[in-house]
Amino acid sequence: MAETAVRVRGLRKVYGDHVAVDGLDLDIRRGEIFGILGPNGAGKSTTVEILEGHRTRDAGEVDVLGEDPGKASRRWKSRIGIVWQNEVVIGDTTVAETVRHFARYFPDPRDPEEIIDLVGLTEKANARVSGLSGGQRRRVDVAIGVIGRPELLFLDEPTTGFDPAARRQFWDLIRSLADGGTSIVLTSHYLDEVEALADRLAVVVKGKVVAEGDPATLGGRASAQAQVSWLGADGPMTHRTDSPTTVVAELAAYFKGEIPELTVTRPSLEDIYLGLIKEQETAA
Ligand SMILES: Nc1ncnc2c1ncn2[C@@H]1O[C@H](COP(=O)(O)OP(=O)(O)OP(=O)(O)O)[C@@H](O)[C@H]1O
Repeated sequence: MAETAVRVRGLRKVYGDHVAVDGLDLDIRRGEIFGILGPNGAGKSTTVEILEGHRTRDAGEVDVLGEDPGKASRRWKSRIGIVWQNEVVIGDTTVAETVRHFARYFPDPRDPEEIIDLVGLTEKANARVSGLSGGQRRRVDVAIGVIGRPELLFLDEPTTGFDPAARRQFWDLIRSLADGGTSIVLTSHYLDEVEALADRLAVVVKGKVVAEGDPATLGGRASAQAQVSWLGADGPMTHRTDSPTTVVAELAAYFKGEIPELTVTRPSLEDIYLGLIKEQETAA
């Protein structure tokens, strides 16, 4: 089996005179969770829809699970799972009926009851979808996305409307799918979600990848200066340093023990991300 789930080179998509995707390259490995971040209008959905085979491209090479999504076979489509940004589930059927219905589209579906349990809807299995809360409906979408045992799953803003506990539960579900070998492409505006889930991520700005890497080291994050803060005699103090351990040791000696209100932080993924976006805007 090839190591690569998705390979994109020089992807381009133009709407009228607006270049939405402008020479984008992407490599997503099998079995990894790959995050795509970017501001509104950056071209993320357009790119993902091209990868899913739902949108044509104007130029570039695209290989998804060994096929060109623009010419993909029915068999290929059954190997892909999609959780859409806007929920697709409507109508007056129950959760169980809905999931069973979608299972019929696939050659080797998972057990609908097992999937309903996996997304935490067992108690609602016989409830009508129309009567579910927003977060519960989203879980039905996820159930539909994974019922066909996809090798590659696209998740577009999957936890919008979830309460914090449901989000954590959903993250566990995504991790368990990835552990089982499913490759996952996650588009989200929640940086904590991408940080918690993604093995690697790409930041897309104006139709191009401007940074790529793992969440812990993206944009020099791991080697960025740490910020040591504490409460000094004259009020809150902050010191930026390459050697926080030394600073903390010196402070501990000075205070002869506990350092009041001590924190040591590195830039968050959000700090790095916002810095990248600003850099691109300034460069424009
Ligand atoms: N069908 C369309 N016709 C014309 N322009 C479009 C169409 N779809 C998207 N666009 C434009 O292409 C650009 C990229 O849109 P896209 O939806 O891919 O961005 P996005 O990064 O997914 O944004 P968001 O985070 O808001 O979902 C935007 O400027 C958008 O207005």
